[in-house]
Amino acid sequence: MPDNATAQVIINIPTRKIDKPFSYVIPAHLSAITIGWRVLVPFGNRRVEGFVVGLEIESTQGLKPILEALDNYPWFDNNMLATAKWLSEYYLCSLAEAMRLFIPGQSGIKIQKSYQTPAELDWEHAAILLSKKPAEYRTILTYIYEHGPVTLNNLTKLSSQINPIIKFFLQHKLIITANSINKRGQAASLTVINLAVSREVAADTEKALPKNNTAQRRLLQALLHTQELTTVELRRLAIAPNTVKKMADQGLVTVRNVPVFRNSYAGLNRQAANLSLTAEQLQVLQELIPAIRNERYSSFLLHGVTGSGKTQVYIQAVAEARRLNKQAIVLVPEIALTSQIIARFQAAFDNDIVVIHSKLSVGERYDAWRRLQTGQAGIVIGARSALFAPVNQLGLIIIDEEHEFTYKQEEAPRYHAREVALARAKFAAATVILGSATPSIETYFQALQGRHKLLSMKKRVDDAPMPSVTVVDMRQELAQGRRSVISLPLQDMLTETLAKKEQAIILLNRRGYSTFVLCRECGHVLTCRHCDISLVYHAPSKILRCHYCQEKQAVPDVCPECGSRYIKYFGTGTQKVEEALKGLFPLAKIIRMDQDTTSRKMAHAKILSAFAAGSYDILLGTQMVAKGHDISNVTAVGIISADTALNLPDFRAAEKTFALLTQAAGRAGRGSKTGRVVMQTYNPEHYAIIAGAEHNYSKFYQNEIGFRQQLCYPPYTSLIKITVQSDNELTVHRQASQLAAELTQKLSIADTAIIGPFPASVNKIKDIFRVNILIKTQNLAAITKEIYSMNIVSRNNVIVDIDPVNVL
Ligand SMILES: Nc1ncnc2c1ncn2[C@@H]1O[C@H](COP(=O)(O)OP(=O)(O)OP(=O)(O)O)[C@@H](O)[C@H]1O
Ligand SMILES: [Zn+2]
Ligand SMILES: [Zn+2]
Repeated sequence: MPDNATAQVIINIPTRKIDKPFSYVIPAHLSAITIGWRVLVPFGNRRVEGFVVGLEIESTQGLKPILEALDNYPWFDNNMLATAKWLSEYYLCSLAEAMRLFIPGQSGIKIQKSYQTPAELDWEHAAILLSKKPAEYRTILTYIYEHGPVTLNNLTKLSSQINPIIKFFLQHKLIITANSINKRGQAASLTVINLAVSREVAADTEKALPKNNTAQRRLLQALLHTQELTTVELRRLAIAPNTVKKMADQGLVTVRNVPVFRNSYAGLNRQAANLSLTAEQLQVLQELIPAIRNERYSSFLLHGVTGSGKTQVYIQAVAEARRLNKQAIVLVPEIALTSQIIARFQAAFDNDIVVIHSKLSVGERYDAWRRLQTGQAGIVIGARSALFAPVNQLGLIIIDEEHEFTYKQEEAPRYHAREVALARAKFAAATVILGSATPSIETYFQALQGRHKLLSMKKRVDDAPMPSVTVVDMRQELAQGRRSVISLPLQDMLTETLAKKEQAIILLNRRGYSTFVLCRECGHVLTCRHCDISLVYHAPSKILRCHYCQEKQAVPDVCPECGSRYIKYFGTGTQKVEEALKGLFPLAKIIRMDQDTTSRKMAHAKILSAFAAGSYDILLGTQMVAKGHDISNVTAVGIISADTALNLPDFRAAEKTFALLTQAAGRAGRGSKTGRVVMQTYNPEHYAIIAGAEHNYSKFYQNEIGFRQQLCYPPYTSLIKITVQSDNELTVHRQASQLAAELTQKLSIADTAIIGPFPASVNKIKDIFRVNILIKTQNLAAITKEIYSMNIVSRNNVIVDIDPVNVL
């Protein structure tokens, strides 16, 4: 057999086991196929989607042909392919898992169960069987014969009692099941009908029609009145598709499918965009613009205090990329909380933007990505998944609030958007801007080392002062006999704010609540005798436990430090705070934003815009009230429990606390009026609280980086978290110990430590027990290579998480 063109195809099945490409013959009619195409191939006895990653001329002996191309252009360009490959190697996932991130809905096809009549159907026999059944049976069988294969979904529309009918047909072999393959995320299209003949011919034909042919007459008359008809109008005129088909066959009309693009964000409000830039904004742009023009890889950390006008810098940078005909990806932490930034971009760029969010249907997502791919749009804005948009002219990636942990995907593949963005930008020779008022310790460290160029904006727009912060020691509040969750200084501030008709935001920092036990009298937190880390409260067993050494302890009745009875303090919910606020301020209009009130679509945006419009006086909520909003009448921010997260057994506890306090405080006084903040805490002397109250990032950084160095935590080392899972508690511990021993033996690489196994902080989820092993290393590349060769990743009960953000 002669050599022929073949394609190397990665099969889109999210397994960790098949990780090599398979060769398929490229049939003559699909000779256009090149690297990057999505195709349909036979695999075992199935037909599946695949991605072409290589081409060769080789012997085609024993090879099967590609069945179909799923598009008529390559989906992946070179930098997308290189990024997928990098991602699979860095995060130890299969290439298929990495590549499917770039496909709307993870796969371009959907296999549906459907029904058809068998080729050898005996109609006479069928007629006898059906004679005893209602007429409906015959109609439906005929329908399946004419339209098959049809899905159950389609048939449900024909009868309300479809299930027994299908069962009967199957039983008597009148129909068989078949799998039909649907291409997903096709551009939505509209059928448009035009005359194919001159108006005179059409008019003559209409007159010559037999009297009873009213449907054809209606169609011709309608077309003589207007240029074209769509499916919607046909339905209104009660003209069946069959009628149209007959007339098309006679050459009287043409039928075309025209794609329509769906845009579910079209209704959002616009805001004016033309501002003259501040001195600091100009300075920063003088660095960014040459880099963007340069069309070489470069990365920046834009460290700008809250309210310094970072969004405007992003907009100008994107505008520059667009002037150069380059495309831009803009990542935001959570789309629901960022309608303001989207509105600002839309005001500046209008239809040049597509917005990606999790509520988009696969079809809408496909349209959005097609608009980018075809160059109809130049900017994509969205949460981390927007990073995988098919922009072929990538010039700029912006990550707003780069410190946010939502940029880490907590399911396979467990990538961090910041790292992937840097990799993709390198492959595409593009510029990256990481922006934040509270950069992550890792990023700031890298910037100081020169891996990113550090740009700072130290002042708010219009020189507005940073808000003044009062730290309230809640132990003293209790000593003075006040047991309310609202301290006196907070109450006073709210009274004054409401009197001036200004607005307040109250943040209840719930992270870490109910996990540790705190004495309300002296602030003492119960810690492990051996490990100096807070004991974790396990609600079901009502027991305290150390996550590092397994020590168990009952909750004491009195504080071991001061003897107080106020020891069992597991935190407060937003509802309780709301009641307290209502008691103090019965006339104030309060709106609560938390998990309970925001489960509906766009509920966040609705609550925020109602608050921004002044319909409420106080916005109360969890973390989500602290982020990104820019509301000029907000002059007061209260933080109910500034320090709860400090007690989590997580080396990033201080970083998370500092970022939250700074971001929350940053919501106050962004307009012309000065802002004030009250922070309630049991730890007023902690450096995260002190630096947070002073808006002093570098003070916090200096403290924190020293601690990281001392304990060998990132950025001085890299972490790998290996989780072993089992539904059996004994098995999981045994397997984890075995794995830890195996790792200790194999990973004899310098500067690497293996910690654990220890039970995960939520050690049982849905009846699956989880035990963690943590690897600390200064040699990540070598260690991942070793782990890969040990075949740990392909074990079903093991999860490997590179650079985990959650180490608990
Ligand atoms: N050059 C300018 N002139 C006037 N107003 C500006 C200018 N630049 C930005 N602003 C306004 O200043 C406010 C704060 O800007 P922006 O929201 O971009 O801040 P930010 O740096 O992103 O803050 P945060 O980190 O808190 O989200 C906004 O209302 C914005 O419209
Ligand atoms: Zn311990
Ligand atoms: Zn105490």
